[in-house]
Amino acid sequence: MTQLYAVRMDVALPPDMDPAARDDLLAREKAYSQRWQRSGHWPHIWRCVGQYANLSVFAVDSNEQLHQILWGLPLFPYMGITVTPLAAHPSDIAQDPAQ
Ligand SMILES: O=C(O)CC1=CCC(=O)O1
Repeated sequence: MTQLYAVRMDVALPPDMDPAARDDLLAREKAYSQRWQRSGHWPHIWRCVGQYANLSVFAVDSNEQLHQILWGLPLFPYMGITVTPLAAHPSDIAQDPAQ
């Protein structure tokens, strides 16, 4: 069964990182992220306004799959990651047959 997670990623790159290494890292991050988005396992990614952070939604089969996706992020060593498992809300009209 698919499980949904909200994941917040806060990026902190070293200010003295070599610009070419930084560009390469960010290009690899984008390609990796877009591969998972195309697979359907990373259906949302939003920028947190005014912050070098994103809020994403993952749709995965297990904790282990989410862990592997996050662990494989090229930016993983430079991010703080907060994972929140999601459950259906009883007031969600999309889940309420009376609406
Ligand atoms: O929020 C960011 O810029 C970090 C990131 C995660 C996936 C991606 O493409 O960028």
